[in-house]
Amino acid sequence: MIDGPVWALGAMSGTSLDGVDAALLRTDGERVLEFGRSDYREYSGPERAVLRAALGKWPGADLDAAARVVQHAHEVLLAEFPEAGIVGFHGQTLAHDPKGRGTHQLGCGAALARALNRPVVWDFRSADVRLGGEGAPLAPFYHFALARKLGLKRPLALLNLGGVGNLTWIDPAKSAPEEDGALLAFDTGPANAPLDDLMQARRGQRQDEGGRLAAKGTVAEGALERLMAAHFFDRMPPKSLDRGDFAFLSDLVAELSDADAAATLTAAVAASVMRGMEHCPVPPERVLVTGGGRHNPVMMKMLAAALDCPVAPVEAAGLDGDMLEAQAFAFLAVRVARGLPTSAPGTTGVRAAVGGGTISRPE
Ligand SMILES: Nc1ncnc2c1ncn2[C@@H]1O[C@H](COP(=O)(O)OP(=O)(O)OP(=O)(O)O)[C@@H](O)[C@H]1O
Ligand SMILES: CC(=O)N[C@H]1[C@@H]2OC[C@@H](O2)[C@@H](O)[C@@H]1O[C@H](C)C(=O)O
Repeated sequence: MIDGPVWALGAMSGTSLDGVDAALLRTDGERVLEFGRSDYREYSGPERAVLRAALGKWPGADLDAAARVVQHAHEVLLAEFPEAGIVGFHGQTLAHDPKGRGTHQLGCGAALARALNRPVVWDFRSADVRLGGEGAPLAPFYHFALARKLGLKRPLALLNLGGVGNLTWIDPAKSAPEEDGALLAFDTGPANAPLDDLMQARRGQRQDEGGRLAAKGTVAEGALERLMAAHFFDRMPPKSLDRGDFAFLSDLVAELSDADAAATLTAAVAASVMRGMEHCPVPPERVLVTGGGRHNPVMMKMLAAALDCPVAPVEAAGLDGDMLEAQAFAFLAVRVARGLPTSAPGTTGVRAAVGGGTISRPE
């Protein structure tokens, strides 16, 4: 179906429930050839409330309203990109339990293919889970291609601070992402989701803008220690998380002032990443940070203090940290169309490298 470079369009609706990112990428599924334009459609307050209410639900539940929100937001946004030859549609993760009920991304690729009149690749995670993998994170194969594009030679780490945190350790000296030792990836722990939930519950705000509330608070070391005692941090990677897995954090900070609670939840992000770094095969030369957390200077400062290698936003390497995940699903769509793997034992713990994703054509 695809035998050379194409303009692929990737779309991501992340665990923060802030909106949908869409980005064009010219790629053959192995190399990143050119970055294209991108756009973002924010969910309105009522749309976000519908999605929040659907979190944790599995197929079979009444998800009609949430499905309409996801489908409509994608149709409107992606219609702006008629030049896309193929679309990678992640959908909205509602629930993730890879060792139990599976993984659930809301959104119908077949309907989107008809609406956009072009092929859509979707349901990226199920095949990996069926083969014993975590089904996440999936961006690491793209991270590998980025490291190669940047001409990097020594191991580095890419850290995504979205609702949940995930880290990819990359050895760009390897020749392919599925090669043994090329990648090690895993979710690090909570990132912005508990902090967003706190801001919503206590202040009616979506996020701790610029880390301003956390900057006024003091980290409650006792609460932080109790969090870091969670079994998750001792598990060997690959490992992944559901957005709700760290919901108990709200109880841990319940007695704290708003500012101290925000400071503690922000420190929890840095502490989780620090623990995760212990799993890297060799220390990375630097950590490049993508995702919304890099816009929070308090979080970035705590991270830099916690890690003993340089930490910088991915923009330091000429990348776009707001669109990197959307680009990843453009890249993965082309890999699926070419029959190439999208995950490997080092990235999801899957038994063998596997290509996930279903292709739906418009007809
Ligand atoms: N200016 C800012 N100040 C503070 N925090 C910010 C700022 N901008 C973004 N964030 C945080 O980043 C979050 C969004 O990050 P991002 O878009 O990477 O998440 P996502 O893609 O939805 O999540 P995931 O990667 O887990 O799927 C917001 O919910 C907020 O917590
Ligand atoms: C199940 C699921 O949607 N997981 C997301 C989530 O958000 C961040 C982290 O947890 C990561 O594991 C993953 O997303 C990114 C895009 C990934 O698959 O690489």
